[in-house]
Amino acid sequence: MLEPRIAPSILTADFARLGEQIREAEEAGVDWIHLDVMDGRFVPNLTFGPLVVEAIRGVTRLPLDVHLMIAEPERYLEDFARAGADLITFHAEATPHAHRGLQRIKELGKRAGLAVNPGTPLEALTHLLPELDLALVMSVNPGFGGQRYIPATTDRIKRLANLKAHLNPECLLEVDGGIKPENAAEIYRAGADVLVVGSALFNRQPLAHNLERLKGGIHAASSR
Ligand SMILES: O=C(CO)[C@H](O)[C@H](O)COP(=O)(O)O
Repeated sequence: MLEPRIAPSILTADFARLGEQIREAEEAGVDWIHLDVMDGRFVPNLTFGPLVVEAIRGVTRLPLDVHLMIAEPERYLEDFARAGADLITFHAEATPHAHRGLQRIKELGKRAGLAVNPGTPLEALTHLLPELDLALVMSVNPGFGGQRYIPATTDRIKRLANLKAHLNPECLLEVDGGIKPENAAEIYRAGADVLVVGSALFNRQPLAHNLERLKGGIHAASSR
């Protein structure tokens, strides 16, 4: 049976022992590490920049999935590429030059992603599907971990999965926000290829136990 890739978001990790937490995730068998970069302008929160991405690059071989929640993302693409990102995703709402940004990421030798917020029509990215390695559908309003999944997202995932099957089947559909063992199967069956999971993986329980629960939730439902 096909399985979604699991990309833990470090937003709710213990930053005082970040390297240890990332190694724990790698040993538990996650697929990617998802890095939430926030600038206090595009979203009402601040996290970290290329220096921290570079430090994380030094502790894991897993693909680094860098999610830029920043204004004017095109100014920083080179910095994140140099820091060791494998995939770089920015928001369609954050720039009038999305196509140029995607081309630049590819020139830098990285996989290119475009994200949309819950309130943004999918059309903000569907015309660019042929250019994308990854399409990210936010299932919470970006800025904070630990929020509730917005139910209308499931229909958006289905519509986007259908479109990408025709326009660019290689493009991965990633969903980010509020994913738990209880709703992971619904989101996967709607068409998600990559699940970004923060607080359901990085919490007080051991990550391996949380990952097992998440996968249990997916397997309990019938395959897609
Ligand atoms: O991008 C994000 C918020 O902007 C986080 O990646 C996302 O919210 C994951 O955390 P959780 O699983 O706790 O919702």
